[in-house]
Amino acid sequence: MEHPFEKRFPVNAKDYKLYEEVGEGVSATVYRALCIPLNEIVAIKVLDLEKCNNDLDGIRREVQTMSLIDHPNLLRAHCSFATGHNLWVVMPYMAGGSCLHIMKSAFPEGFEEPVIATLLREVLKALLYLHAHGHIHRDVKAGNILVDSNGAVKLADFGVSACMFDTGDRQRSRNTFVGTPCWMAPEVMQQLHGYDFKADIWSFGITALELAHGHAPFSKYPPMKVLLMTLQNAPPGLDYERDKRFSKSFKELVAACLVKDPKKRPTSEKLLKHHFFKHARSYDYLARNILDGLAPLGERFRVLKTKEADLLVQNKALYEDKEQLSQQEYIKGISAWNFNLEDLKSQAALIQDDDDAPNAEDQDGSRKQRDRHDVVGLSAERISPETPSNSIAASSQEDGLSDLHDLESSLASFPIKPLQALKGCFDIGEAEGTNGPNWKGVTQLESEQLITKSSRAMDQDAGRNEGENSGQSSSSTRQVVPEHKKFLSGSLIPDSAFSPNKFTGDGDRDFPQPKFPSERNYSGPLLYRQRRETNNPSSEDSSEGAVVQRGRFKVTSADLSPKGPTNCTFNPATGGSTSPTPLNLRASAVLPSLQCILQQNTMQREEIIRLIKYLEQSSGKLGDLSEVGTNDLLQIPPSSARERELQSQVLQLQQSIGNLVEELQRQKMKNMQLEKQLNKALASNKK
Ligand SMILES: Nc1ncnc2c1ncn2[C@@H]1O[C@H](COP(=O)(O)OP(=O)(O)OP(=O)(O)O)[C@@H](O)[C@H]1O
Repeated sequence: MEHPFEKRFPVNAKDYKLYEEVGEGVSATVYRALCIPLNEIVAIKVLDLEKCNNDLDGIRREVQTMSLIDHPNLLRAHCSFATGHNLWVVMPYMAGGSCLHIMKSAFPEGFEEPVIATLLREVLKALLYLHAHGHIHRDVKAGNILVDSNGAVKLADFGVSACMFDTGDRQRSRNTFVGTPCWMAPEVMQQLHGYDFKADIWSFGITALELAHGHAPFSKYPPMKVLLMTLQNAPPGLDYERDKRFSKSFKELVAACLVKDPKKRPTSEKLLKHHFFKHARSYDYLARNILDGLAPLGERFRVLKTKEADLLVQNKALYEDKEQLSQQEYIKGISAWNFNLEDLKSQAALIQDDDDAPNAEDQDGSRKQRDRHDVVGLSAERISPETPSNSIAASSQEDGLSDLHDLESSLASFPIKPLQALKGCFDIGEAEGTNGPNWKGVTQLESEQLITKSSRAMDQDAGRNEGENSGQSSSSTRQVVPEHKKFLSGSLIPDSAFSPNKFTGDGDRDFPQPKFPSERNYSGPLLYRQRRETNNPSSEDSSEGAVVQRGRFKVTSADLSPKGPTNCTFNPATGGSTSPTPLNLRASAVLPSLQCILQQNTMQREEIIRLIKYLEQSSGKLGDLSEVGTNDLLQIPPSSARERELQSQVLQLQQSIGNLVEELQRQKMKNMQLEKQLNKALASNKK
């Protein structure tokens, strides 16, 4: 085991000689380098602090965690220091590079099972250590599994790791939606009850699939769609035809990790005892099987970069869109999504017109929906075994959405309008000068058309073929385009860029091809819609008496508690209202849409916070507002100066409690390390 204080790495840039680039992430570039005084090859991760000004907290956390950990399967920083506007993190050089890079270079279809077992066992040991010490890694993926030239495996990148001893609230507010959607556990996406170390077990399961296939499930889709698919579909797994080559124990391991209910997922300790790991071999085996014959890391990285640049040029020619898309980012090996709302909206525009054939995971998911009952969103009893799975999934989803429509008309007094909010999922306001959408004025027909359109956005399981799409239902959808276009986040991509060719096959790396041309870019400022809604209370508002705007949701003044309004007769048991209108609705049909609303709301909230921060920065001062925490600006404005003062005190107290908890954790780790050192010293004294 390495010892933290064996060598003293200098903390001065002039003591290092940077060689070639060996990796690139969202926030950093990684170089091979020489530590001159120690004559040792190291890796240096260079972070541009100016570019990361939003996430200094995250960087601080990463460096802190990296320097405190002490486990052979975790990449520990030798030291770190600031130089100019960069932060340099000096770490052991892992000459094999990441598993993602190895797969991209030599194993595009994934690794063999003994290799996977060996890699995963080492990752699991790292997770066991982290979890036992109160850390959630939160970014477990092949790109963060590094291999040394001798086959040693280390889990890297603590950029998003969090301390489990933080209170749930701090974790949520500070780190909303960090991580990568493909690997992200459903509970992390939902953000309903927080999450714990079991989120890593989900990511671990997804990583297992990534190592088995060469890419993560749903990796061809943009983030918004990945979110929806993860929440709505049955968990991905290894029970598809192409996975015949894998053992039953591997399939069981993956299935155990990819259970939607985190409580039902095993701990890392339990997983480590899984019989699948009987297939694991030695480091040496890894080195021989996955590293032999590979070019040096720098060279591989350069080749990959050139390929990616070519691909980017090709895609640019196709799409002419700099914002595009998750897949390009994935190809570039960059995958830490920041869930920028505008990105998501432009991607949602693409999803709407996505007619792609179902891929393996989709079909798989549909099939499993019959088998499993833990599917979030679609109830298993809806699905008849006789019907082909694709159409089942499609009709289920559409039923769900029309049920949603029923729900809205039935819940006249329900303050959160699911249908309206769902429309809002694809609404980003409009450019200056255009007539704004008026929800009051949306006719029944338009609503249905919108829903039809939205359902297409969400029917990733449907995989309806070209013929079906060109039929009746498709033409009705087409009619809708000019009507509802103004509510949509129109694609930024020019019409001419869309290939009429339908993309086919299992090529998960293909982009969904939008089918309908988009005439203009409707990406408008989010604020516009927010302002409009606030200034022009809709008819529902007046019918509900005093209504307070809370973010996008309206809450009656009768009860402003987070639990919900008391004058709303929403019945959670039936998922509907106890209003006189009978409600034909299963909660499971509405759940996906409500989850979508919830996500959108959260993301919009994030966007508003960002905008407020930006405004605060650009104006330099915001008088009274600056006293109040940014988060609070989204709540009901405090009625008095005293109230504001108290709120600000509460925030300060929360902040210092958080800092104390962090400090305590740091001290705990230090104590443990000192204890270890002491024990070692005692042991060597005895000898
Ligand atoms: N110690 C190392 N030795 C060799 N290669 C490394 C090392 N650290 C990182 N890399 C390579 O650099 C890539 C990017 O590094 P890293 O993941 O730390 O950056 P990042 O900005 O945090 O990335 P992301 O957030 O996208 O995961 C890795 O995927 C890996 O291929």
